Amino acid sequence: MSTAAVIPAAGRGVRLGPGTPKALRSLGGIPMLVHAVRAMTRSRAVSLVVVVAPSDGVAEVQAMLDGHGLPEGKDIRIVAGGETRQESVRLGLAALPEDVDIVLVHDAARPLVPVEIVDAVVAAVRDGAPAVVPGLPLADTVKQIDPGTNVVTGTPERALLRAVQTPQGFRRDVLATAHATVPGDGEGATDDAGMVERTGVQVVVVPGHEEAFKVTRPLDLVLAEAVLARRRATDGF
Ligand SMILES: Nc1ccn([C@@H]2O[C@H](COP(=O)(O)OP(=O)(O)OP(=O)(O)O)[C@@H](O)[C@H]2O)c(=O)n1
Ligand SMILES: C[C@](O)(CO)[C@H](O)COP(=O)(O)O
Repeated sequence: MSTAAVIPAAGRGVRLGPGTPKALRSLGGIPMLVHAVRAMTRSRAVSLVVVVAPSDGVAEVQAMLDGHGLPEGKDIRIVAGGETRQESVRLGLAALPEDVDIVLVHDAARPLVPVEIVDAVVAAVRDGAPAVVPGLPLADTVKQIDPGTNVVTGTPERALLRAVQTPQGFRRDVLATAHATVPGDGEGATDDAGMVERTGVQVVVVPGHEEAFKVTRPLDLVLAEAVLARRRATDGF
């Protein structure tokens, strides 16, 4: 079985504030995308990484990855991304060679995911699950609202909720079918598993990790710098 990781990295990072596209911003002196690629290549299961770069930034991303000494023996390819995350993932999937049968989709914006999570997702797909997401229980209570009035319309039972992360892992045919058949750029799905759910395929959750958080807003960068500094002090990377 051959496993590839697709890393959508073509977003602007609007919520992080003005500046360089988010994936190219520095974390501990190294671009966030380089951390994300390394996180995937640390897994022995992953033989190919497809990076989906901003459409006007393919050459820049190529130069950046070339300049950061990525591991030998891993195939790393770059393709141009699209206007939405789902379009970027679709473009990444289109670049996969035929022999790939398990696909991970991992946000460049989750640079610090530990390799144990990557391996656990791959293992669950290899063991027969068609679609797997890492997830964590929530600390906050979540309210459903009427967006027009902000009136609360419900309180889902927190114990039944999970905040899901990436990498999300799929049998390749399952993910390809979802991207080929779910209309309207995913019908509002905010993750790949959400698209797969719309095709009627079962998605299972495995334990996620607090350090796999998504760098979305400025405070997330502060936390990411702190986690990285602690790792460098204790683990040497
Ligand atoms: N057209 C897009 C939009 C998003 N992404 C990627 O999808 C991942 C998750 O998206 P998010 O964290 O929302 O990143 P941005 O879209 O860059 O952030 P924002 O919504 O704040 O602009 C990121 O790695 C981002 O680069 C992508 O490849 N192509
Ligand atoms: C895929 C994801 O990271 C799962 O939590 C999330 O849905 C991405 O959302 P974003 O708005 O594109 O950051």
